Amino acid sequence: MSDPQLVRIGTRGSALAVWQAEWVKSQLQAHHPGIIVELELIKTKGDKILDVPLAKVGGKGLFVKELEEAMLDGRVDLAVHSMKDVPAEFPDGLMLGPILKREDPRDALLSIHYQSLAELPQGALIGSSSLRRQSQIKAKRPDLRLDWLRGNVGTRIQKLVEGQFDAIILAAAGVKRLGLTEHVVQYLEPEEMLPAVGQGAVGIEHRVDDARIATLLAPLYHKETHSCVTAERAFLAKLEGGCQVPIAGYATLHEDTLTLRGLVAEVEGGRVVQAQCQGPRADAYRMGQQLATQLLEAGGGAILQAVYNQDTLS
Ligand SMILES: NCc1[nH]cc(CCC(=O)O)c1CC(=O)O
Repeated sequence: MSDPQLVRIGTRGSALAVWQAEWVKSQLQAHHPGIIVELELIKTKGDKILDVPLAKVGGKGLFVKELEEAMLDGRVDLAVHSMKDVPAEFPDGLMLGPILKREDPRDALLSIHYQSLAELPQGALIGSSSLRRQSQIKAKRPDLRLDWLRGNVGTRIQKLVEGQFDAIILAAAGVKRLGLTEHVVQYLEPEEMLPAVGQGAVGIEHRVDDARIATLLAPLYHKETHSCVTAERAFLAKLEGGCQVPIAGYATLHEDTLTLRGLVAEVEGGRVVQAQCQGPRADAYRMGQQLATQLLEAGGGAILQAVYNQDTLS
């Protein structure tokens, strides 16, 4: 029926999504000379709704649903995602395959006139697309003003260049992959701005019953990234948060010891609850769940409840 040499990748059409899909394509071809890999561009709801803050659009997986339908229909064989945008659960028939080597997980500050967060004057206007970034900034610098910044990476940088913001915050990974680091003035260390769960990592989703694809993908798997992102995602799943709630989670690995840091932030009040744990890498999943329980009990639960209540009102 289908050509055993052909692999069809479903991807969103944004420059970053296409870069990531091309990256997967080139790795597949390097590991399996002779196969043919095609990219199929698919528009998602998240790509269509560009004028509303994402937190208000709601719904987990805004960027993945149409890609998942294409896989289930057999139009494409796999989808390449930013792990940050991938919900905890997969629909029946689909699964998470390999997670590839992580790019820089940090957030980056971009500005034309200022060199760092500390240098920004009182009242400066910061553009950001996530509650996670906004709340961490507010906790540190309550004097700064924040506004929503949507669109793909290039559009967001354009808004900075046009003078709509004094500074913007973007994931370092996207900016680096696209070679758009010109206006980056500071990479925010995790101590200062804890990254989103999965930030900087690319993962591949495919059909559960597709052994051919699973075999082709196997060499792309990056063990260290996989362990770290597993812990982060277990943490997020237990908190039942999508990427649009003020939750951050970031794991690192030294030898076989995994360190997981997590944070839940208040959107307005500037309160931040954070915790960390350390353990053997084999316990990644359990550590994520434990850290979530710990944070919920330490006040994170009340913060999240307030965020969800507000969501249903607006
Ligand atoms: N939610 C959008 C999104 N999804 C992944 C990235 C960047 C790349 C990554 O984090 O892996 C971005 C843009 C951004 O946050 O600046």
